[in-house]
Amino acid sequence: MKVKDIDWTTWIPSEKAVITYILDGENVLLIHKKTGLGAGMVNAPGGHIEEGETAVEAAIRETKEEVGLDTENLIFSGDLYFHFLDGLKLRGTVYLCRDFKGSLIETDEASPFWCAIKDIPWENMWEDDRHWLPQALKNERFTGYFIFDKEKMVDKSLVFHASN
Ligand SMILES: CNc1ncnc2c1ncn2[C@@H]1O[C@H](COP(=O)(O)OP(=O)(O)OP(=O)(O)O)[C@@H](O)[C@H]1O
Repeated sequence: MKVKDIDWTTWIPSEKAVITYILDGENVLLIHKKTGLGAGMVNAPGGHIEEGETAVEAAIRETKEEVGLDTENLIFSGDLYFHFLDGLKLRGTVYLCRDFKGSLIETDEASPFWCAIKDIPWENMWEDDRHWLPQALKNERFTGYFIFDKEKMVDKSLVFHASN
């Protein structure tokens, strides 16, 4: 199956998630994810949007729960649409944040670490990340559509949008 085989205008996500990349100079906060989808991989703080919550509220809550930091002034970065062949339809909203307080903690869900942007461990991350995260960290906005067969990306389509 290819991205173009899906009518994305009528595609409705079965799950909605958020993911936040916290930046401090040339470093980005990543996590070793311990539970849920992508356990064992490197990702960033994030998770499901709960009933009655906005995406930004979910992003702030998940970052606090997973790594103990308080985030403010989240910047919308892009939308990810993941169609898994087993039926999961996941929409991810990506944020950047340069405004945070508190101390990093390890939790049951995540082990956080600061990583130089130039040293991001792509081989331990979801396969789509290398196709949009470098641009996202340079403030390019994007929309990405992906087909996954379990953890294997089988097709992708990405659009980058001019930002200011
Ligand atoms: C398929 N390729 C993928 N590439 C890049 N990132 C991916 C991803 N698939 C999921 N993600 C992100 O990982 C976070 C947790 O996903 P999610 O399903 O919500 O799992 P998690 O178990 O953490 O949720 P809860 O904390 O239980 O709410 C979430 O931000 C989501 O956008």
